[in-house]
Order: sequence, then C-alpha cells, then structure tokens
Amino acid sequence: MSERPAPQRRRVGVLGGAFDPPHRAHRALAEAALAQLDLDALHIVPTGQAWHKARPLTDAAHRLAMCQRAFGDLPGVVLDARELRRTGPSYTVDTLTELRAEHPAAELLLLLGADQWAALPTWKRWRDVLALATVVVAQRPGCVAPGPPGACALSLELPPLPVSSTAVRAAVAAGADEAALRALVPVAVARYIVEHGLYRLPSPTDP
Ligand SMILES: Nc1ncnc2c1ncn2[C@@H]1O[C@H](COP(=O)(O)OP(=O)(O)OP(=O)(O)O)[C@@H](O)[C@H]1O
Ligand SMILES: O=C(O)c1ccc[n+]([C@@H]2O[C@H](COP(=O)([O-])O)[C@@H](O)[C@H]2O)c1
Repeated sequence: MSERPAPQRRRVGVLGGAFDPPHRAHRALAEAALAQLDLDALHIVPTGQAWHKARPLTDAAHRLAMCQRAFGDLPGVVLDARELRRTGPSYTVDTLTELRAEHPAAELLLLLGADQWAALPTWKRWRDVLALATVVVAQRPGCVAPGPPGACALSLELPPLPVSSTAVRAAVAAGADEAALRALVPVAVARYIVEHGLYRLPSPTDP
C-alpha cells in the first residue's frame, strides 16, 4: 500500500521594516525570499512605532503607500498594516503571535538583514521570536552577524547591496532629483518621494 505524501505546511514569510523609504535592497530581499523559500505568502509589515530607532518615522500613510509601490506587484505579497494600527511600540513577537493564531499550521519565516540578526538579543522576548518563526538572514555589506549564541538561522542568497534608507534620505536632503533616486529606490517610490516632497530639508521659502 502506497503512503500518501504528507500535506505541505503552508509557508508564510514576514518582512518587517521601517521602510522609510523602501529601497532596492528591500525589494531584492523580497524577490529573493519569494524565489528561494517556496513561500505561499510574504507579509510586508511596516513598523508602527520603532522603539529602537532614535528618529521619528515618516507618517505611516506615506510609508504604506511607498510599500505598495515597492512590493505590491510581487506575487504572494500581502501588505500587512497591523503594526500601523496597533497602539504602543511595535514588537515583532506580538506580530508573530498574531500570525501564528491566524495560520496555526503554517511555518513562519522571519526575514532579517544581518544587522537585525546581530541585534536580536536586544529585541523584546527574542527567544520567543525564535520559537515562533524560522529566521532567514540576508547578508548586509559592512555587517558581520553571528547572531545570538546557539541560535540558528537559514541564509538567503543575495548579492551585497550597499543601500539603506538613511542613504536615500541623505541623498534627497542633498538635492538628488528623481532620476538620481531611481538608482536607490524603485521607480514608483522615487516618483512618490518627489511628488510628496518627502525627506527634503525645509527651504527658507517654505511656509
Ligand atoms: N542593504 C540591505 N541588505 C540586506 N538587508 C537589508 C538592507 N537594507 C535593509 N535591510 C533589512 O531590511 C529590513 C528593514 O530595514 P529598514 O526598513 O530599517 O531599512 P534600513 O535601510 O536599515 O533603514 P535605516 O537606514 O533608516 O536604518 C531589516 O531587516 C534590514 O536589516
Ligand atoms: O520586537 C522588537 O523588539 C524589535 C526590535 C528591533 C527591530 N524589530 C523589527 O525588526 C524589523 C527590522 O527592523 P529595522 O530597524 O531594520 O526596520 C522591523 O519589523 C522591526 O519592527 C523588532
């Protein structure tokens, strides 16, 4: 008697970030995850209140609109605004706990750049994060990331991409136009930044 193959567990990826703004490395990370991890869905989760970042984040509505433009066309992507709706600091353990309840049988795969993998021991209830999800790490230029002692993660194949949201904001503040921004962020995000005047330094003529 032939045995039936065990049903595949649903695989749900989670890519969280401030996305202030989303840039080409975020997009490459999402594409690599979809291509390499056999995901049924990839939740893009913009951070509500980033307790771990010193600067205030740009309005949630702008960051969500830019995520729509950066990731919305990728198959399987779910724009997940739960952290924007939640009051109080955004903790990944809360998001994963909710996703676990919504997808009880699924494997959750949490995507992290190497900097956040190295910073994991500073996260709220980080051991619970590791129990709730399989961590998948993308290397990041300039960051050697051993992760917490004894903790394991999968790694994503991704060429090193030396781009950050900090560099994008600095480029706009230094006067980069839409054409120059396209090297750093997806085309539709570059257009959105310029149309909405995001990240510009206030000029003396501004009201
Ligand atoms: N160039 C990159 N290569 C690999 N991972 C990245 C890269 N940039 C961001 N990430 C990862 O994407 C996730 C979201 O990052 P985030 O939105 O904070 O962007 P950022 O570029 O690090 O922002 P900022 O410069 O404002 O700190 C994090 O897990 C981060 O490690
Ligand atoms: O839960 C935490 O304590 C925690 C601490 C630092 C970062 N995170 C999450 O990790 C993701 C990437 O963080 P960042 O700073 O690179 O945008 C994002 O979803 C953050 O909310 C989560």
